[in-house]
Amino acid sequence: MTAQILDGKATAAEIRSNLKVRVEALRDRGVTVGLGTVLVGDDPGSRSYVNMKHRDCAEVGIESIRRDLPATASQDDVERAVAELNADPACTGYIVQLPLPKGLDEQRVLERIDPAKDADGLHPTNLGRLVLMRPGPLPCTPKGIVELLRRFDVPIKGAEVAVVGRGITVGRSLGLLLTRRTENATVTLCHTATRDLAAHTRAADIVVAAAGVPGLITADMVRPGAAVLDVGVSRVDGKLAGDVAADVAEVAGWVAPNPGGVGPMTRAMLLANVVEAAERDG
Ligand SMILES: Nc1nc2c(c(=O)[nH]1)N[C@@H](CN(C=O)c1ccc(C(=O)N[C@@H](CCC(=O)O)C(=O)O)cc1)CN2
Repeated sequence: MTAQILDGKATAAEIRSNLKVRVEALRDRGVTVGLGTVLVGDDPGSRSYVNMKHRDCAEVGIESIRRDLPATASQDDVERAVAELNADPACTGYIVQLPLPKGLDEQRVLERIDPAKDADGLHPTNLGRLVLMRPGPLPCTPKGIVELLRRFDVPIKGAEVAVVGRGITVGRSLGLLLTRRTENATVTLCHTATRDLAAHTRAADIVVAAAGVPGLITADMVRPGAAVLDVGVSRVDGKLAGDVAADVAEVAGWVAPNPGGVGPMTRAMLLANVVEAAERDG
């Protein structure tokens, strides 16, 4: 068996072309959509993700607002940039690129974001809405994963899902999203203290690997026909490496590769969150 590829790159391109039409319609109504980013430091990965987010904005007709701060920026400097974007009427929504450099209190920064401008859905108010199954902006990677599964007709309702990794941007939020009544999956959230990871992944219809451990999920850990989504990002000898070993594609029914799977969907969902905010408030 060779897995069907969950092509996030092509799917994200389709989503962007649809968003472009919605941005034009907003402009016709006199509403300009603007996405802000706060980038702190010189991590090449973070810089490249932020650059890609602004390139996507240009393609879709969303205005870009950048606040790039040096690695020496203090907590006050970062919170000041956040306060400026909260107050900027040209900014419909914005994100603080994570992780922040060591020494900065990430949670305190996220709490300073105006929840109405929180394009990442990571403010405690918006995470609370997710917990309560109330409407609100959703974290971009989990939202992108669900969208990708839906568009490729991977059954979600009633599915057993093993999510590997409990970080807030992916694993924990995805567990909350997939267990809403609109998705109705059963989720096992696996983490570094999980006793028998393979037992959980083998029992799953969908495996989402977001641990950041290169090659963690091997073919023998996957039930034949399951969907496997690689969200892990590590660097091995300067090259990007995912959490899923190459031979998984011989066993799985669907594979979201890395790169080319969930990453582009994360970016597309960020644009979608900003456009939805403009449509709601504009
Ligand atoms: N504020 C946030 N910070 C981070 C998030 C997030 O959702 N919000 N997620 C990740 C990084 N991330 C978004 O910022 C992200 C990851 C991957 C991609 C992407 O398009 N990847 C491409 C490959 C790119 C490459 O070649 O380097 C792919 O997978 O094909 C975009 C965004 C952590 N931080």
